[in-house]
Amino acid sequence: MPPARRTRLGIMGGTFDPIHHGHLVAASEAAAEFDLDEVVFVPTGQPWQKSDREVSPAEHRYLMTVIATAANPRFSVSRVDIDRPGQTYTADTLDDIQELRPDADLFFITGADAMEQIMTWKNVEHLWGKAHFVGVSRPGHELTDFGLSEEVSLMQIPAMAISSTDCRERVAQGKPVWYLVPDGVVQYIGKYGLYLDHSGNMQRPTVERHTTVSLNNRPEEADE
Ligand SMILES: Nc1ncnc2c1ncn2[C@@H]1O[C@H](COP(=O)(O)OP(=O)(O)OP(=O)(O)O)[C@@H](O)[C@H]1O
Ligand SMILES: O=C(O)c1ccc[n+]([C@@H]2O[C@H](COP(=O)([O-])O)[C@@H](O)[C@H]2O)c1
Repeated sequence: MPPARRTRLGIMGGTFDPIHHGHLVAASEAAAEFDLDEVVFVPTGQPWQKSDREVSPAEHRYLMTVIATAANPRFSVSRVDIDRPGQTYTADTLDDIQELRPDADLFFITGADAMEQIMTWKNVEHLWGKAHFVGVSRPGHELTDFGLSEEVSLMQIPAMAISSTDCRERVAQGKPVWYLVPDGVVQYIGKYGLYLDHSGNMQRPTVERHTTVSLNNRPEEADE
């Protein structure tokens, strides 16, 4: 019998405050280009390079990510970064996911702005052996692989001029975010009154730690 093909697992890391269609298109395009079986979205716990600003509570960001990805059988959401204490480093993300999924080859998907910063990430020299990095285009940012063509692939995707910062500012100003973020995320933002005061403070019912969706809920029946 020929050896079983290893799973090709995409990882879309992000703060997702809130998740928007730029994130979803990036994951979808990378999945198609690299023949990925699944893409796991991994909301950050404490994004240390965003420590100069207020970030919404992890449970809100996690639940919005679950809502946004729920309809796609190949997308799932992992809690590894939000459940790990301390600042979030991709080296730890990749170690945790590889431990959960030893059957998988990992592809870490990142937009051009994050790619521009990657040399400042913790233990960057050890990242290359843990996953293949896929840098996707993003309006307003130059796409570079720093000459690491073995470890990093670059790809053009449809230009989505959307950012979480802009979505938060639009909500704070009373402008719509319909069609910038998935419908369920618009409704979630409204339900909990997110972004109204720019602080991410919850102004409506609080949300408790939610554990029903995890990396272990694999989309094994996807596209049968
Ligand atoms: N419109 C987009 N096109 C391509 N990649 C994107 C886009 N928006 C975000 N990304 C990528 O998705 C990942 C997570 O991004 P993040 O959650 O920080 O969103 P953001 O829109 O950049 O947020 P913020 O405006 O709050 O900094 C990063 O790798 C980022 O480069
Ligand atoms: O490992 C690091 O030092 C590091 C520094 C900045 C960002 N990252 C990761 O890059 C992804 C996008 O981050 P962000 O801050 O743009 O939402 C997310 O998975 C982060 O954990 C990782």
